[in-house]
Amino acid sequence: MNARRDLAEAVRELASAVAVTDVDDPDLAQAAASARELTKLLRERQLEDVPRTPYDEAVGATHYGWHLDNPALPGLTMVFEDGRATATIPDGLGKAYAGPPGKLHGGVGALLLDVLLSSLVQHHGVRAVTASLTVDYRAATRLDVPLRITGDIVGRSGRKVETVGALWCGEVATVEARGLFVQVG
Ligand SMILES: CCCCCCCCCCCC(=O)SCCNC(=O)CCNC(=O)[C@H](O)C(C)(C)COP(=O)(O)OP(=O)(O)OC[C@H]1O[C@@H](n2cnc3c(N)ncnc32)[C@H](O)[C@@H]1OP(=O)(O)O
Repeated sequence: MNARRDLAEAVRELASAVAVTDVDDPDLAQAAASARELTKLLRERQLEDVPRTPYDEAVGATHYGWHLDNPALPGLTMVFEDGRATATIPDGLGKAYAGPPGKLHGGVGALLLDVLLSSLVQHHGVRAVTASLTVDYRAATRLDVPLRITGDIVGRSGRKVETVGALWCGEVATVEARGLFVQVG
């Protein structure tokens, strides 16, 4: 794992610990001061944008991992095979991503599906943005259990690409989505 990716994972671990910590105020204050020190260090040199996979490299790529470098996104690795996309989150998502107690926030499920489906469209060589994402929550998604996300392209017409996807908890599709992407540029 490279240094940037390792740092992103460490920050996710930190966020997950912060979300449910119950240490005393002096320890919270010390942690906040330490976090601000780190922020100061990292701001010494900043990029114009997140370092994403260049568009030309993403087209036809079998793996797609730049999201792992951004700690604001859940860490998921995408694999493209036979035109479809699959992503896994082997340890699942923890309490920092909770909506209802003990269950995944619905917006996070929608985020995961939008990330996967937009990347799938890019993998197929179409520069596109999400025009519409329709999400159906079929069952609550548990925390801290392995998750899988799948996506397929089901139609193309002019600039429009239609996709479907699902978030899987075991054999149960807990969230289903239809995404319409419109080609730009
Ligand atoms: C170089 C960069 C690379 C970028 C590549 C990398 C991108 C990564 C993207 C990650 C995913 C995101 O987060 S994307 C960010 C979130 N999305 C956005 O910010 C998009 C904001 N919306 C827009 O910019 C615009 O509304 C567009 C581009 C979606 C459409 O505008 P437009 O270009 O003027 O096209 P328009 O004529 O309106 O629509 C074209 C066709 O799509 C249909 N259509 C449009 N919107 C909808 C809709 N919501 N629901 C149903 N159908 C729709 C129209 O009816 C029409 O069908 P017909 O008459 O032809 O049949």
